Amino acid sequence: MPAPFVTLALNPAIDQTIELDALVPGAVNLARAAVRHAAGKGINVAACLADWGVPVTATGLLGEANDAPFRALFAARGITDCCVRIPGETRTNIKLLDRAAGATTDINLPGTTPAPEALDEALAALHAATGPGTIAVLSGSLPPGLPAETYAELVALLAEQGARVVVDASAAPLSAVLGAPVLPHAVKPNRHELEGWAGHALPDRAALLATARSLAARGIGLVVVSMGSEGALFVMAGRAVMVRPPALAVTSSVGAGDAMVAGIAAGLADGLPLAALARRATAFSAAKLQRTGAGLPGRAAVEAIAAALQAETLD
Ligand SMILES: Nc1ncnc2c1ncn2[C@@H]1O[C@H](COP(=O)(O)OP(=O)(O)OP(=O)(O)O)[C@@H](O)[C@H]1O
Ligand SMILES: O=P(O)(O)OC[C@@]1(O)O[C@H](CO)[C@@H](O)[C@@H]1O
Repeated sequence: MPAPFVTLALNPAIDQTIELDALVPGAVNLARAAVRHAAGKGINVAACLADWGVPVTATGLLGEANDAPFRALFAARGITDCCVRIPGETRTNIKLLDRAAGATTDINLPGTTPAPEALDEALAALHAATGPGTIAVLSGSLPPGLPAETYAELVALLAEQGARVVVDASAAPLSAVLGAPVLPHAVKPNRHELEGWAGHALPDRAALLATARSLAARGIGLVVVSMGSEGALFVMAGRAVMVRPPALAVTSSVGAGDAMVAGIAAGLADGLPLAALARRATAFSAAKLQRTGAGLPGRAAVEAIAAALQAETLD
């Protein structure tokens, strides 16, 4: 039975967030606190969609030795768990939260190369959960050993099944997706990922917008360029808007982009016009900023944030 929303996490992570008064490289840093969360981009997107109140199926790969936090997350949020277990542990990524600087330093491990049979099983689960009308989200890095074309090939297969595919990738997998004959329905690079693809700096909004428009002109239905605290540009059907985030206290910016991807998926499913979709996606990310770990406060709180946002038309 196809799912309305399906996420793929081929390289998920347990995020260990370590809170410091101030990070001093090369010194002994005393931590204030540490928390661990089931995470990784695909898992974070699934958690946000579940908190929004839509049925979501999580697919991908999880190390069987430390899958307890993932099982707990899936059970707590009502996420359908179709992830394949592989021998060993899911990687742990370290997030150093520097309170003085208000910044996070990420130390991401490479992850585990899956056996070909496990990867086949995970992709079979993805295809089984997909059908006409499914929104399929492919996000995050690929584990070592997987070809850069993995997402590009999946986009074509999932589109053939009638899904609308949303991709949040970087570096070679993003370039492969953007250069493939079958393009995704939506992409959400951040400005650095877009610069990496373009091969040169995109120093201002005009340059980012021109590049986003060039991607949309190739046939990508929705191109979103996220710019951290500056907000995001949204380009769809020849039109463009920008939404700046609201002034809210930031607890952790880790996963803000994943929340935005979840908001994009939810907006596409509801057929929202550009400005409303952009406000919803930004509200998802703003709501996420107020908590550590994946997820949202709930639909009413997110809708209240969205209602207060402005979408600036850039046409
Ligand atoms: N410090 C911040 N203050 C306000 N809003 C923010 C901040 N960081 C992110 N956001 C919001 O979240 C959106 C996505 O953030 P960002 O561009 O950092 O995505 P990302 O690089 O994909 O993030 P990640 O990989 O950590 O999930 C932004 O467009 C903005 O609306
Ligand atoms: O290795 P990737 O997939 O690029 O990034 C992994 C990661 O940094 O992304 C999420 C935030 O977006 C975190 O939960 C996770 O640790």
